[in-house]
Amino acid sequence: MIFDWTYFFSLFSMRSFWQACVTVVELSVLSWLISLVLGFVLANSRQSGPWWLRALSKVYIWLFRSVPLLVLVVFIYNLPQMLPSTGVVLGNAFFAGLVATVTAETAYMAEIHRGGLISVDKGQHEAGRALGIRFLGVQRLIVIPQAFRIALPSLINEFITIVKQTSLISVISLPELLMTGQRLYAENFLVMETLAAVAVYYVLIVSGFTLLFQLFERKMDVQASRTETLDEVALAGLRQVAHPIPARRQAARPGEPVALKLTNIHKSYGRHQVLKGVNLALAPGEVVSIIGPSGSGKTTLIRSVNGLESVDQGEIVLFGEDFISAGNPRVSSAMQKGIRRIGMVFQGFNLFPHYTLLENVMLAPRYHHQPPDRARNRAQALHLLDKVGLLAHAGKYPHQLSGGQQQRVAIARALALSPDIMLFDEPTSALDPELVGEVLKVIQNLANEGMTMLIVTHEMEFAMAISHRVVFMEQGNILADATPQAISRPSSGQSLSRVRQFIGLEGIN
Ligand SMILES: Nc1ncnc2c1ncn2[C@@H]1O[C@H](COP(=O)(O)OP(=O)(O)OP(=O)(O)O)[C@@H](O)[C@H]1O
Repeated sequence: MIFDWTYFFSLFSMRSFWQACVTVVELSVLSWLISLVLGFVLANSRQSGPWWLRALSKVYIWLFRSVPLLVLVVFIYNLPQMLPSTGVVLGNAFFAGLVATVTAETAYMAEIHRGGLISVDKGQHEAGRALGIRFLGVQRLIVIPQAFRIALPSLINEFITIVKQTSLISVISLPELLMTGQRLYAENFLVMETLAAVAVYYVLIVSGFTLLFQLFERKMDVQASRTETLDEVALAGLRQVAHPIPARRQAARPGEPVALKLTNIHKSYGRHQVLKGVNLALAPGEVVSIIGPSGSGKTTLIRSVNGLESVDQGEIVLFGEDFISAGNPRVSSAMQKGIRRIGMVFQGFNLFPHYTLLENVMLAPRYHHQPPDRARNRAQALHLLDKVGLLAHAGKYPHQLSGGQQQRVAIARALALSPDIMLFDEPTSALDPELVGEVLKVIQNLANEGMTMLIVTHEMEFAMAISHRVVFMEQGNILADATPQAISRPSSGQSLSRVRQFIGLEGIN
């Protein structure tokens, strides 16, 4: 059999084939975009909806991933026989094909999106919540952009699958590429040449879109960012724009000397009682460090102070105002207001990897409209970055920094809402020893400025040097709460003797 090259090449100047190409592209792009959005809604319903919505979403995904597309296409095209009113739309082969493809693809896309959503680290959600950003804000500004970036290669792959699947719509006589070819070779019997041309058209469409998507992916890839450190001239320019945040409001109410008061805090994980009635109070401007053996409940305690952990019993009062109370709604308005007065720094930094350092610092003020204008927000963020010694890196992304630098940005980010209290949860534990000092220096500067701070730390020397009081926790209880001077005194009592042993100031008998 001879391959008729002349006929083969003539097929690339045939109008009906180019029209079929347009049909394939239209159908694919529309199907992809619609199922991208619907799939996302479905993934969210499956992840965080009420139980009945989660169950429905699961059934949808299970059902439409099981039914072959060809069956679905024929079924939907014939639906007007049962439901005549649907004939207005489904009587048209293009729309019937679109509905069938979207119905099936939504199920696949939902699972791809779900994969992206669950890949976003829990710390990202927590960092958003600690900045007082509500659920939808966290999703919109923090989770979805990252989940989309993670899911993008699979979503693009799905587009290619859709392009090829459009050939199945030929079964309901849509004049797409395969149908156009079939009609031709039914007349001239040049099957191989015609199908080869059909294949080339598909390859052209897929290649064109692959190129487009590659450019898009490159644009989205912050990991490829090569932003340079700014030189002195650029820094001087930025310093002229930078502006300090106005002095903090009067923290304590008149006659209310306590900045933070924890009363009888209990917390259990299942049957494991982690906090067993903790009482603790901080005066404005006071620096209190929490130390103690691993598993004693330090992190749980500090996380419950800004609502990242719920408490089973007890209450927390902030500057004389009700803040957290066991049994209250998980995010009450009093709690939401209080969270904005507290800055939190995490052990694992939890910077937002898809934003530059400047954007990381600007995010919470932008969300809360505090300050209301962008220029002022930027000026204040620049000032904060300068304060932690990172102005020269303002345009970089977190992955371009060392751990110590990332933690300093996290401190600047926590300061952006001008908090009255700062919480530090083991801020140096994830750092190499040579990077610890630079972070401790920033915390020391904050202490010198009179910031009220509660610090969970394993840096004993630092805790003793910086703190007004050191709290020692063991097995969910506060065993000692004393000044560093009292702890250092060798003649201190039995509980302080235990602290001295823990710190290494006293030998263990
Ligand atoms: N989400 C959780 N689910 C179940 N148990 C938990 C959870 N978080 C903490 N725990 C348990 O609570 C106890 C106290 O943990 P926590 O992290 O508060 O201790 P820690 O004193 O901060 O310890 P470390 O110094 O090692 O960080 C531990 O036994 C831990 O296993």
